[in-house]
Amino acid sequence: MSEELTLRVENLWVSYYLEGREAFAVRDVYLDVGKGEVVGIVGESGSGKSTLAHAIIGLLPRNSRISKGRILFKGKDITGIKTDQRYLYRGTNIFMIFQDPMSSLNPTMKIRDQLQEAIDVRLGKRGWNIGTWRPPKGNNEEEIVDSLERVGIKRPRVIMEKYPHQLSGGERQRVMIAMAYLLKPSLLIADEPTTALDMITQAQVMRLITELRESLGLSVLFISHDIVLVGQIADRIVVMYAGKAVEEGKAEEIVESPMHPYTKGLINSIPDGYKNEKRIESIPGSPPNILKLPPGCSFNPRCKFAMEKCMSEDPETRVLGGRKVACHLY
Ligand SMILES: Nc1ncnc2c1ncn2[C@@H]1O[C@H](COP(=O)(O)OP(=O)(O)OP(=O)(O)O)[C@@H](O)[C@H]1O
Repeated sequence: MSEELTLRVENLWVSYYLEGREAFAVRDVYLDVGKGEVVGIVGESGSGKSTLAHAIIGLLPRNSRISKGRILFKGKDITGIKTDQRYLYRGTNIFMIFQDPMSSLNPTMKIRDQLQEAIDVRLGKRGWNIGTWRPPKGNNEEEIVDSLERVGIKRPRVIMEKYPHQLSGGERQRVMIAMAYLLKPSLLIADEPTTALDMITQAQVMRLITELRESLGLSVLFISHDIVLVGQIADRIVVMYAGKAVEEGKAEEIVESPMHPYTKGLINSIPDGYKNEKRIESIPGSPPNILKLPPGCSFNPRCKFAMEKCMSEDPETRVLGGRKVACHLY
Protein backbone atom coordinates (compact mmCIF):
# COMPACT_ATOMS: atom_id res chain seq x y z
CA MET A 1 0.00 0.00 0.00
CA SER A 2 1.33 3.40 -0.97
CA GLU A 3 2.42 5.62 1.93
CA GLU A 4 0.44 8.39 0.29
CA LEU A 5 -2.80 6.52 0.95
CA THR A 6 -4.62 7.66 4.08
CA LEU A 7 -7.45 5.17 3.85
CA ARG A 8 -7.98 1.92 2.00
CA VAL A 9 -11.18 -0.08 2.26
CA GLU A 10 -11.03 -3.55 0.70
CA ASN A 11 -13.92 -5.88 -0.11
CA LEU A 12 -15.98 -4.47 2.78
CA TRP A 13 -19.27 -6.12 3.73
CA VAL A 14 -21.26 -4.64 6.64
CA SER A 15 -24.51 -6.14 7.88
CA TYR A 16 -27.32 -5.43 10.31
CA TYR A 17 -29.07 -8.18 12.20
CA LEU A 18 -32.69 -7.64 11.19
CA GLU A 19 -35.76 -9.82 11.62
CA GLY A 20 -33.62 -12.77 12.69
CA ARG A 21 -31.13 -12.66 9.84
CA GLU A 22 -28.14 -10.83 8.44
CA ALA A 23 -28.99 -8.07 5.93
CA PHE A 24 -26.18 -6.30 4.09
CA ALA A 25 -26.06 -2.49 4.03
CA VAL A 26 -22.54 -2.33 2.54
CA ARG A 27 -21.58 -4.89 -0.09
CA ASP A 28 -18.11 -5.49 -1.48
CA VAL A 29 -16.95 -1.88 -1.27
CA TYR A 30 -13.42 -0.90 -2.28
CA LEU A 31 -12.31 2.65 -1.54
CA ASP A 32 -9.00 4.53 -1.52
CA VAL A 33 -8.50 8.02 -0.12
CA GLY A 34 -5.12 9.55 -0.90
CA LYS A 35 -3.23 12.01 1.28
CA GLY A 36 -4.90 15.41 0.92
CA GLU A 37 -7.59 14.00 -1.36
CA VAL A 38 -11.33 14.68 -1.03
CA VAL A 39 -13.48 11.70 -1.94
CA GLY A 40 -17.24 12.17 -2.13
CA ILE A 41 -19.70 9.38 -1.38
CA VAL A 42 -23.06 9.97 -3.03
CA GLY A 43 -26.36 8.12 -3.03
CA GLU A 44 -29.98 8.36 -1.96
CA SER A 45 -31.07 7.75 1.60
CA GLY A 46 -30.50 4.13 2.56
CA SER A 47 -27.69 3.45 0.08
CA GLY A 48 -25.24 2.61 2.88
CA LYS A 49 -23.17 5.82 3.05
CA SER A 50 -23.43 6.30 6.83
CA THR A 51 -22.95 2.60 7.51
CA LEU A 52 -19.71 2.72 5.52
CA ALA A 53 -18.56 5.81 7.49
CA HIS A 54 -19.48 4.26 10.83
CA ALA A 55 -17.59 1.07 9.95
CA ILE A 56 -14.49 3.15 9.14
CA ILE A 57 -14.62 5.13 12.36
CA GLY A 58 -15.67 2.18 14.55
CA LEU A 59 -19.11 3.45 15.45
CA LEU A 60 -21.33 0.63 14.21
CA PRO A 61 -24.30 -0.08 16.48
CA ARG A 62 -24.55 -3.35 18.39
CA ASN A 63 -26.82 -5.00 15.80
CA SER A 64 -24.24 -4.41 13.06
CA ARG A 65 -20.94 -6.02 12.14
CA ILE A 66 -18.20 -6.07 9.55
CA SER A 67 -18.75 -9.49 8.02
CA LYS A 68 -15.88 -9.39 5.57
CA GLY A 69 -13.08 -7.15 4.31
CA ARG A 70 -10.43 -4.84 5.70
CA ILE A 71 -10.06 -1.16 6.60
CA LEU A 72 -6.50 0.15 6.47
CA PHE A 73 -5.62 3.55 7.92
CA LYS A 74 -2.17 4.75 6.79
CA GLY A 75 -1.37 1.11 6.11
CA LYS A 76 -2.43 -0.06 9.57
CA ASP A 77 -5.29 -2.56 9.75
CA ILE A 78 -7.93 -0.91 11.95
CA THR A 79 -10.67 -3.46 11.18
CA GLY A 80 -9.87 -5.59 14.20
CA ILE A 81 -9.04 -2.80 16.64
CA LYS A 82 -11.10 -3.05 19.81
CA THR A 83 -13.50 -0.25 20.72
CA ASP A 84 -11.47 1.22 23.60
CA GLN A 85 -8.28 1.34 21.52
CA ARG A 86 -10.24 2.77 18.63
CA TYR A 87 -11.45 5.62 20.81
CA LEU A 88 -7.91 6.78 21.24
CA TYR A 89 -7.01 6.11 17.65
CA ARG A 90 -10.11 7.71 16.27
CA GLY A 91 -9.73 10.88 18.29
CA THR A 92 -6.27 11.70 17.16
CA ASN A 93 -6.32 10.55 13.57
CA ILE A 94 -9.84 10.26 12.20
CA PHE A 95 -12.41 12.90 13.05
CA MET A 96 -16.05 12.83 12.06
CA ILE A 97 -18.54 15.65 11.60
CA PHE A 98 -22.22 14.68 11.57
CA GLN A 99 -25.33 16.32 10.18
CA ASP A 100 -26.37 17.15 13.75
CA PRO A 101 -23.38 18.47 15.74
CA MET A 102 -25.41 18.04 18.95
CA SER A 103 -24.84 14.30 18.62
CA SER A 104 -21.10 14.74 19.11
CA LEU A 105 -20.96 17.81 21.36
CA ASN A 106 -21.39 17.26 25.09
CA PRO A 107 -24.50 19.24 26.20
CA THR A 108 -23.15 19.68 29.73
CA MET A 109 -19.76 21.11 28.78
CA LYS A 110 -18.93 24.67 27.78
CA ILE A 111 -17.53 25.08 24.26
CA ARG A 112 -14.22 26.23 25.82
CA ASP A 113 -13.81 22.93 27.72
CA GLN A 114 -14.72 20.81 24.68
CA LEU A 115 -12.17 22.62 22.53
CA GLN A 116 -9.58 22.37 25.31
CA GLU A 117 -10.24 18.62 25.36
CA ALA A 118 -9.42 18.48 21.65
CA ILE A 119 -6.06 20.17 22.36
CA ASP A 120 -5.40 17.82 25.30
CA VAL A 121 -6.05 14.83 23.03
CA ARG A 122 -3.71 16.19 20.35
CA LEU A 123 -1.00 16.72 22.93
CA GLY A 124 -1.45 13.13 24.13
CA LYS A 125 -2.67 14.22 27.57
CA ARG A 126 -5.75 12.01 27.24
CA GLY A 127 -7.69 9.67 24.97
CA TRP A 128 -10.74 10.81 23.09
CA ASN A 129 -13.98 10.14 24.90
CA ILE A 130 -16.74 12.42 23.76
CA GLY A 131 -19.71 12.40 26.08
CA THR A 132 -17.80 12.02 29.34
CA TRP A 133 -17.12 15.16 31.36
CA ARG A 134 -13.65 15.43 32.79
CA PRO A 135 -11.85 18.54 33.94
CA PRO A 136 -9.68 19.95 31.17
CA LYS A 137 -5.95 19.34 31.53
CA GLY A 138 -4.43 22.38 29.89
CA ASN A 139 -5.31 26.04 29.50
CA ASN A 140 -4.74 27.06 25.90
CA GLU A 141 -7.16 29.95 25.75
CA GLU A 142 -5.45 31.83 22.93
CA GLU A 143 -5.35 28.74 20.71
CA ILE A 144 -9.06 28.16 21.36
CA VAL A 145 -9.91 31.78 20.50
CA ASP A 146 -7.77 31.54 17.37
CA SER A 147 -9.54 28.35 16.23
CA LEU A 148 -12.96 29.98 16.68
CA GLU A 149 -11.85 33.03 14.72
CA ARG A 150 -10.59 30.81 11.90
CA VAL A 151 -14.08 29.37 11.48
CA GLY A 152 -15.71 32.81 11.40
CA ILE A 153 -17.11 32.97 14.95
CA LYS A 154 -17.55 36.70 15.58
CA ARG A 155 -17.31 36.91 19.38
CA PRO A 156 -15.10 33.93 20.25
CA ARG A 157 -14.59 34.86 23.92
CA VAL A 158 -18.37 35.06 24.42
CA ILE A 159 -19.19 31.93 22.44
CA MET A 160 -16.60 29.78 24.21
CA GLU A 161 -18.31 30.34 27.56
CA LYS A 162 -21.62 29.00 26.18
CA TYR A 163 -23.12 25.51 26.11
CA PRO A 164 -23.93 23.83 22.76
CA HIS A 165 -27.72 24.37 23.05
CA GLN A 166 -27.13 28.14 23.29
CA LEU A 167 -25.61 28.17 19.77
CA SER A 168 -27.28 28.10 16.34
CA GLY A 169 -26.90 25.01 14.11
CA GLY A 170 -24.39 26.87 11.94
CA GLU A 171 -22.34 27.97 14.98
CA ARG A 172 -22.28 24.41 16.30
CA GLN A 173 -21.00 23.10 12.96
CA ARG A 174 -18.32 25.85 13.01
CA VAL A 175 -17.32 24.68 16.50
CA MET A 176 -16.91 21.14 15.13
CA ILE A 177 -14.61 22.49 12.42
CA ALA A 178 -12.67 24.48 15.06
CA MET A 179 -12.31 21.21 16.95
CA ALA A 180 -10.81 19.62 13.85
CA TYR A 181 -8.27 22.50 13.62
CA LEU A 182 -7.24 21.78 17.20
CA LEU A 183 -7.10 17.98 16.85
CA LYS A 184 -5.31 18.02 13.49
CA PRO A 185 -6.58 14.63 12.26
CA SER A 186 -5.29 12.98 9.08
CA LEU A 187 -8.77 12.04 7.89
CA LEU A 188 -12.00 14.00 8.22
CA ILE A 189 -15.27 12.18 7.61
CA ALA A 190 -18.09 14.67 6.99
CA ASP A 191 -21.51 12.96 6.88
CA GLU A 192 -24.13 15.33 5.42
CA PRO A 193 -22.50 18.23 7.35
CA THR A 194 -24.60 20.94 5.71
CA THR A 195 -27.97 19.20 5.19
CA ALA A 196 -29.60 20.84 8.23
CA LEU A 197 -28.31 24.34 7.40
CA ASP A 198 -29.75 27.19 5.33
CA MET A 199 -28.21 27.86 1.91
CA ILE A 200 -25.90 30.69 3.02
CA THR A 201 -24.58 28.86 6.08
CA GLN A 202 -24.22 25.74 3.90
CA ALA A 203 -21.94 27.61 1.49
CA GLN A 204 -19.90 29.03 4.38
CA VAL A 205 -19.44 25.60 5.98
CA MET A 206 -18.37 24.15 2.61
CA ARG A 207 -15.77 26.89 2.30
CA LEU A 208 -14.55 26.24 5.85
CA ILE A 209 -14.11 22.53 5.14
CA THR A 210 -12.10 23.40 2.02
CA GLU A 211 -9.91 25.81 4.03
CA LEU A 212 -9.43 23.19 6.75
CA ARG A 213 -8.34 20.66 4.17
CA GLU A 214 -5.88 23.08 2.56
CA SER A 215 -4.51 24.29 5.87
CA LEU A 216 -3.98 20.84 7.46
CA GLY A 217 -3.39 18.94 4.20
CA LEU A 218 -5.89 16.37 5.42
CA SER A 219 -7.86 13.76 3.54
CA VAL A 220 -11.64 14.08 3.48
CA LEU A 221 -14.45 11.61 2.98
CA PHE A 222 -17.45 13.82 2.16
CA ILE A 223 -20.83 12.11 2.30
CA SER A 224 -24.00 13.57 0.81
CA HIS A 225 -27.13 12.70 -1.14
CA ASP A 226 -26.48 15.86 -3.23
CA ILE A 227 -24.21 15.04 -6.19
CA VAL A 228 -23.78 18.69 -7.22
CA LEU A 229 -22.68 19.72 -3.72
CA VAL A 230 -20.21 16.83 -3.63
CA GLY A 231 -19.01 17.73 -7.13
CA GLN A 232 -18.02 21.18 -5.82
CA ILE A 233 -15.67 19.85 -3.17
CA ALA A 234 -14.55 16.35 -4.19
CA ASP A 235 -11.62 15.25 -6.34
CA ARG A 236 -13.23 11.87 -6.83
CA ILE A 237 -16.79 10.61 -6.42
CA VAL A 238 -18.03 7.16 -5.47
CA VAL A 239 -21.73 6.57 -6.20
CA MET A 240 -23.43 4.05 -3.93
CA TYR A 241 -26.65 2.17 -4.52
CA ALA A 242 -28.11 -0.50 -2.22
CA GLY A 243 -24.76 -0.87 -0.46
CA LYS A 244 -22.63 -1.21 -3.60
CA ALA A 245 -20.25 1.24 -5.24
CA VAL A 246 -21.83 1.35 -8.71
CA GLU A 247 -19.65 4.06 -10.25
CA GLU A 248 -16.43 5.82 -9.36
CA GLY A 249 -14.34 8.43 -11.11
CA LYS A 250 -13.02 11.97 -11.18
CA ALA A 251 -15.65 14.33 -9.80
CA GLU A 252 -16.00 16.51 -12.90
CA GLU A 253 -16.21 13.47 -15.20
CA ILE A 254 -18.91 11.84 -13.09
CA VAL A 255 -20.97 15.05 -13.02
CA GLU A 256 -20.40 15.94 -16.69
CA SER A 257 -20.73 12.46 -18.21
CA PRO A 258 -22.23 9.91 -15.84
CA MET A 259 -22.17 6.32 -17.13
CA HIS A 260 -24.27 4.26 -14.72
CA PRO A 261 -28.04 4.75 -15.21
CA TYR A 262 -28.35 5.44 -11.47
CA THR A 263 -25.75 8.22 -11.60
CA LYS A 264 -27.53 9.62 -14.67
CA GLY A 265 -30.76 9.57 -12.67
CA LEU A 266 -29.13 11.46 -9.79
CA ILE A 267 -27.85 14.14 -12.19
CA ASN A 268 -31.18 14.39 -14.03
CA SER A 269 -33.09 14.87 -10.80
CA ILE A 270 -31.18 18.05 -10.00
CA PRO A 271 -33.89 20.75 -9.89
CA ASP A 272 -32.40 23.50 -12.07
CA GLY A 273 -29.50 25.83 -12.58
CA TYR A 274 -27.01 23.18 -13.56
CA LYS A 275 -25.76 23.98 -17.07
CA ASN A 276 -28.60 26.51 -17.17
CA GLU A 277 -31.07 23.81 -18.14
CA LYS A 278 -34.15 22.75 -16.30
CA ARG A 279 -33.93 19.06 -15.54
CA ILE A 280 -36.42 17.56 -13.20
CA GLU A 281 -36.73 13.89 -13.96
CA SER A 282 -36.67 11.99 -10.72
CA ILE A 283 -35.68 8.34 -10.60
CA PRO A 284 -38.87 6.24 -10.52
CA GLY A 285 -39.52 4.07 -7.47
CA SER A 286 -37.43 3.98 -4.34
CA PRO A 287 -34.27 2.23 -3.11
CA PRO A 288 -34.77 -1.41 -2.09
CA ASN A 289 -35.20 -2.70 1.43
CA ILE A 290 -31.93 -4.46 2.33
CA LEU A 291 -33.96 -7.45 3.52
CA LYS A 292 -35.46 -7.86 0.05
CA LEU A 293 -32.79 -6.99 -2.51
CA PRO A 294 -33.96 -7.85 -6.03
CA PRO A 295 -32.07 -10.63 -7.81
CA GLY A 296 -29.44 -9.58 -10.38
CA CYS A 297 -28.57 -5.88 -10.43
CA SER A 298 -30.24 -4.20 -7.42
CA PHE A 299 -31.09 -1.18 -9.59
CA ASN A 300 -32.98 -3.20 -12.24
CA PRO A 301 -36.55 -2.42 -11.02
CA ARG A 302 -35.87 1.31 -11.48
CA CYS A 303 -33.67 1.19 -14.56
CA LYS A 304 -35.05 2.13 -17.99
CA PHE A 305 -32.15 0.33 -19.70
CA ALA A 306 -32.66 -2.97 -17.83
CA MET A 307 -32.10 -6.10 -19.98
CA GLU A 308 -32.82 -9.75 -19.26
CA LYS A 309 -29.32 -10.27 -17.92
CA CYS A 310 -29.84 -7.49 -15.35
CA MET A 311 -32.65 -9.50 -13.72
CA SER A 312 -30.42 -12.44 -12.89
CA GLU A 313 -26.75 -11.39 -12.87
CA ASP A 314 -25.24 -8.80 -10.56
CA PRO A 315 -22.78 -6.89 -12.77
CA GLU A 316 -19.09 -7.00 -11.94
CA THR A 317 -17.21 -3.74 -11.56
CA ARG A 318 -15.31 -2.90 -14.75
CA VAL A 319 -12.45 -0.45 -15.03
CA LEU A 320 -12.85 1.78 -18.11
CA GLY A 321 -10.05 4.32 -18.32
CA GLY A 322 -10.16 6.29 -15.11
CA ARG A 323 -13.70 5.15 -14.36
CA LYS A 324 -15.11 2.15 -12.52
CA VAL A 325 -18.65 1.11 -13.30
CA ALA A 326 -20.81 -1.85 -12.36
CA CYS A 327 -23.45 -2.10 -15.11
CA HIS A 328 -24.20 -4.64 -17.87
CA LEU A 329 -24.36 -1.78 -20.41
CA TYR A 330 -20.56 -1.58 -20.34
N1 LIG B 1 -29.22 0.84 13.19
C1 LIG B 1 -29.73 0.20 12.13
N2 LIG B 1 -30.40 -0.97 12.28
C2 LIG B 1 -30.91 -1.62 11.21
N3 LIG B 1 -30.78 -1.22 9.93
C3 LIG B 1 -30.12 -0.07 9.72
C4 LIG B 1 -29.57 0.70 10.80
N4 LIG B 1 -28.96 1.80 10.28
C5 LIG B 1 -29.14 1.71 8.94
N5 LIG B 1 -29.83 0.61 8.61
C6 LIG B 1 -30.20 0.18 7.25
O1 LIG B 1 -29.02 0.10 6.47
C7 LIG B 1 -29.25 0.59 5.15
C8 LIG B 1 -28.24 1.67 4.85
O2 LIG B 1 -28.51 2.78 5.70
P1 LIG B 1 -27.51 4.02 5.85
O3 LIG B 1 -28.01 4.90 6.94
O4 LIG B 1 -26.12 3.52 5.91
O5 LIG B 1 -27.71 4.74 4.44
P2 LIG B 1 -27.40 6.23 4.03
O6 LIG B 1 -27.06 6.18 2.58
O7 LIG B 1 -26.41 6.81 4.95
O8 LIG B 1 -28.79 6.93 4.23
P3 LIG B 1 -29.17 8.22 5.10
O9 LIG B 1 -28.64 9.36 4.33
O10 LIG B 1 -30.65 8.17 5.17
O11 LIG B 1 -28.51 8.01 6.44
C9 LIG B 1 -30.71 1.05 5.11
O12 LIG B 1 -31.49 0.03 4.52
C10 LIG B 1 -31.06 1.23 6.56
O13 LIG B 1 -32.43 0.97 6.78
